[in-house]
Amino acid sequence: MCTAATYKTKDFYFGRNLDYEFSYGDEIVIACRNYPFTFSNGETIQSHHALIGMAYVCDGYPLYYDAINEKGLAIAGLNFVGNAHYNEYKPDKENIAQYELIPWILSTCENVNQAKCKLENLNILNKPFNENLPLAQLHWILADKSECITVESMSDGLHIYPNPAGVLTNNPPFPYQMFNLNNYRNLSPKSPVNTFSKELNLDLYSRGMGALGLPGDLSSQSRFVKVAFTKLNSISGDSEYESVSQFFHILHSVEQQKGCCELENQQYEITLYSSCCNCTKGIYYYTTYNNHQISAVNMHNENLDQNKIIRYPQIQKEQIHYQN
Ligand SMILES: C[C@H](CCC(=O)NCCS(=O)(=O)O)[C@H]1CC[C@H]2[C@@H]3[C@H](O)C[C@@H]4C[C@H](O)CC[C@]4(C)[C@H]3C[C@H](O)[C@]12C
Repeated sequence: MCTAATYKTKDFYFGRNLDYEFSYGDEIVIACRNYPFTFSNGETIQSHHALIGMAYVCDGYPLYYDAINEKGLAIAGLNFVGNAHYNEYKPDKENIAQYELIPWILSTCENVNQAKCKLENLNILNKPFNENLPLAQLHWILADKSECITVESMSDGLHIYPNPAGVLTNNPPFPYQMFNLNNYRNLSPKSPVNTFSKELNLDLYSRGMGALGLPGDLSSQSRFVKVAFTKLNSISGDSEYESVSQFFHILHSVEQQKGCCELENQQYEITLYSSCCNCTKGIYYYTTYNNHQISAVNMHNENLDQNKIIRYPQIQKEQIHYQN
């Protein structure tokens, strides 16, 4: 399971929880402006916007999971197993492999509006990166400071939905996730009044009763509701510390603890990392399952006018600040 969200204070923030049972060896990777990207449609982009994101670098190529570019556009891919459908080559379309989608959009688009134009003619190919890697079945959330969309390639075609909640998890398809929010329209951060019956003097015996009924389990539909409620009611000051801190609180409200989501062979899905990108400033903040201290890579602290990728291994060990 995975969860992604957008957030706005003075700057625009975007990030995700990556929930899975193992890591491919995820690293924070900057693709500098002159790192050449070649695509399945035959295009090579020699010079482009710089990118920063989490990726598995395979044969020197950054396979991005989520990333932002220097213009403030952000994308994350989340599992969409059983619903994602990719296609054979279509001569009248822009044929792009699933693993190329993030660089294909971020290298040239400045905002969601430009991305939507580019997506109009897209055909996502059912082409794996190599024979050792599975074809990831994903859907995507794309966002800038003023707009957010969800992209789902299914057997009935490519869908591009406005995403007014600014969140995404996994199955079911996005329209069902949004419809399901109707069932929770009575939830509130405020204390509820007694509308049950005038004849009973029901007590407000606890704080937080306005959100009674908010799901707390780890299923993707429940996480969608929980993270949407948390994000949309979150309050934060404008400073960088307050914004980043609040953003991680939002994501950590739906994190997965080892032992609570059992898979086969005694494996457990956990939140391998949580990310928070300041899309305005090009900074990638993250925490990992075993390291709660926030680490950060600022793309603008590098010379971006190079033709290479720059890699930062995740800092995985818990950093404890002993006070005595
Ligand atoms: C597993 C990740 C998604 C996490 C997620 O949504 N979990 C939910 C599980 S479930 O629905 O609830 O079962 C996805 C997100 C991005 C994916 C990676 C990226 O797409 C890049 C390449 C793509 C290759 O096809 C496969 C390896 C890979 C390196 C992918 C491995 C894996 O599928 C990743 C890491």
